[in-house]
Amino acid sequence: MSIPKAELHLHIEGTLEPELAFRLAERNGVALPFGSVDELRAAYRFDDLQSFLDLYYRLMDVLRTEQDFTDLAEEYLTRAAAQGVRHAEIFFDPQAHTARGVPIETVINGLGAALDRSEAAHGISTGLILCFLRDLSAGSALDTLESAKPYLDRITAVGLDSAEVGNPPSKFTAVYERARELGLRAVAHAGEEGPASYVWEALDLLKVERIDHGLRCLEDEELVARLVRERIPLTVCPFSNVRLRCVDTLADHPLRRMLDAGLVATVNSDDPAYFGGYVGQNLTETAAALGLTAQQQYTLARNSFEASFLDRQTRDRYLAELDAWAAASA
Ligand SMILES: Nc1ncnc2[nH]cnc12
Ligand SMILES: [Zn+2]
Repeated sequence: MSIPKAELHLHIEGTLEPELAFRLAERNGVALPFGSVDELRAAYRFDDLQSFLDLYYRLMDVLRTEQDFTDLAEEYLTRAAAQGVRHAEIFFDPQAHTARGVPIETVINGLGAALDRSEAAHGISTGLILCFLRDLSAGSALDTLESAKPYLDRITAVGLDSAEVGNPPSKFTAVYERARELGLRAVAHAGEEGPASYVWEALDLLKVERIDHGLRCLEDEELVARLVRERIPLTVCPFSNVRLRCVDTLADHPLRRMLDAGLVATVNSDDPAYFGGYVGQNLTETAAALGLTAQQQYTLARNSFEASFLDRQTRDRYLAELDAWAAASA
């Protein structure tokens, strides 16, 4: 059995497997610019974040109805459960859907139907993180946040994703302030392709509690010292970093250096349908490539629960389960 873990950096739209994309395209009468599943899979070669985002947004067009979003989440939860995920905090990109005429209620109700059954059906507790597309305006983000108000009981936090360079966190300071007023927690992608200064901005201006990716923090000693001192978690995504060419190979990934520096790193899958595997595969293949010890793998799993937005009691229950797993496999 795989090590129990939480997944904290997972875009639900990035779990759209080619087979499901074709099924939904057919169900909804949407034409795809690919002749077959194999042809689509062959297009999963990326030069950088933008080349991935172009396909990611294009393929989302097959998601039209509540049932489509339910099916998408259900498939993810099934795969995640098989890889030891016990808790998932799931990103979604409402603007990528509302821009196509799919209302936010369709997205949230559809995902919600799967998440409501998740504990009973998959043994996975869940949270939803509403992400703003940083290449759109702050006004659009604010409108999106206001439109989500009827669903706040379903939403744990806000996040910031999409094309990073040229779209610094400072652009969204007022949006995050409003999200805090609404009682939401906060995370943001920073330091994936963008500079270390974006990580500083995410901390100081957006007041985020976790940094998504954060790779480029390593270029700034003072920033690393702060992240260590304040125990700010980083949701690291090794397969993603290699596929989007932020890192040359898994063996070159800085995850071990991050752990050695005392950073609270976690391992996650980002967009697993596009990047070659789900979180369990990210963990085992990265551990093998970097020669991570059993203790380091335990630390990564422990960090994932500690970095989550779970209430203390539930978190402690998962940590006890992790310790029982570690004792049984020692
Ligand atoms: N890795 C990533 N970075 C930024 N935006 C994203 N949206 C989906 N995956 C993303
Ligand atoms: Zn991401």
